[in-house]
Amino acid sequence: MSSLPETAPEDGPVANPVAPVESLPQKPPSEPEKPAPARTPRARKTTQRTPRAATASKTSTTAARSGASGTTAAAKPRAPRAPRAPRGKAAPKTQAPTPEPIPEPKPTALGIRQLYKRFGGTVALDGVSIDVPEGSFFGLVGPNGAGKTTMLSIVSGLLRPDSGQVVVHDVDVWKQPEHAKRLIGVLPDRLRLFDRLTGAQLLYYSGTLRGLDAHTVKTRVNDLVEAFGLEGAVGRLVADYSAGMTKKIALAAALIHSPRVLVLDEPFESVDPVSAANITEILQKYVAAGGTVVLSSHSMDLIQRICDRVAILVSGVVLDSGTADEVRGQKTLEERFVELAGGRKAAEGLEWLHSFSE
Ligand SMILES: Nc1ncnc2c1ncn2[C@@H]1O[C@H](COP(=O)(O)OP(=O)(O)OP(=O)(O)O)[C@@H](O)[C@H]1O
Repeated sequence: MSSLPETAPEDGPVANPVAPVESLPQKPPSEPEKPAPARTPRARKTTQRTPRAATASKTSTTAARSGASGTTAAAKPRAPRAPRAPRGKAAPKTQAPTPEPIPEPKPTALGIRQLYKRFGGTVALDGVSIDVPEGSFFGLVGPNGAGKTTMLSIVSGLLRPDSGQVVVHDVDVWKQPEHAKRLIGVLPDRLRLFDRLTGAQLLYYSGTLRGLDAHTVKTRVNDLVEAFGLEGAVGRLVADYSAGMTKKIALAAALIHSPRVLVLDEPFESVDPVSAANITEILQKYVAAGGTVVLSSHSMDLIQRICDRVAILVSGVVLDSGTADEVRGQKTLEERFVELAGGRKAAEGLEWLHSFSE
């Protein structure tokens, strides 16, 4: 049994290595100014002329120092000098702070542009646009009926939109469906599995359907069965699996061709906590290796814990999206969700429920 890796602590503010500059003591204006001590005049520079502005400033500085030639400089008494620091060990040189390297923007793994979908009189998606960068762990949340399954079904090529575009790593899902489907692994919400197959047969079928050779499929089936803890179940018909086991075999089938993007509709629904932790770890490693996960869930805690980007979908419209921290601000994701989803309703009008029938 493996457990979730601990979340890395957030970076604290970077300490400024530059020491504060102390202000120099100012001479009171009433104090008479002392003439500057005589200094040996510097040798006149005979090198080529610098442009005018630079020459002017250099000349006045040189003249002021030497007290020679320049009339203005010669007429004016020297400005008082700041007292020198006592000689001795030189103060350690402070280094200018190294600017933080600006990370290159990651390419878009999944681009959803202006998706519209209606079912009869019901508008399920009303112009949804989302960009998911490569290597993201992206969480889609929304109340029941918000359009999450509709959106994920369109993204994975299972449902045709009325209008709009879905691009997976520059491949249009609806113009190049075969190519797009090689790039995507899908866990649909309403599982449509060939449940008259055993778990092992289902995985083998999924792998060969995706073009893997028999040897690769067999190796991967063994790995997935072990990773999902399905050793005792792979010989049985999928139709006889529990809800959680069905979820796990379907997720394993979605992974078998090592897709670049995983689209998972409620992957943790019905899954026990230990299996959920195992699945989370598998997905986190997949993302760390450069894969992209897009999942929907009603568990705000889980989304807040594992997703680095989030979108809140309400009534077919994206009300907020961005990094998880941007979306939730100072609140928890659940508080932000409740705020955007219209708040909670007081449990009124069900008094009859407390009367209990005989
Ligand atoms: N095949 C369909 N025929 C008719 N209406 C549909 C169909 N599929 C979805 N809808 C409607 O579209 C809207 C969005 O449904 P969808 O299943 O996408 O919501 P959801 O956010 O996934 O909800 P949940 O969280 O309850 O799973 C709902 O009003 C739903 O009734």
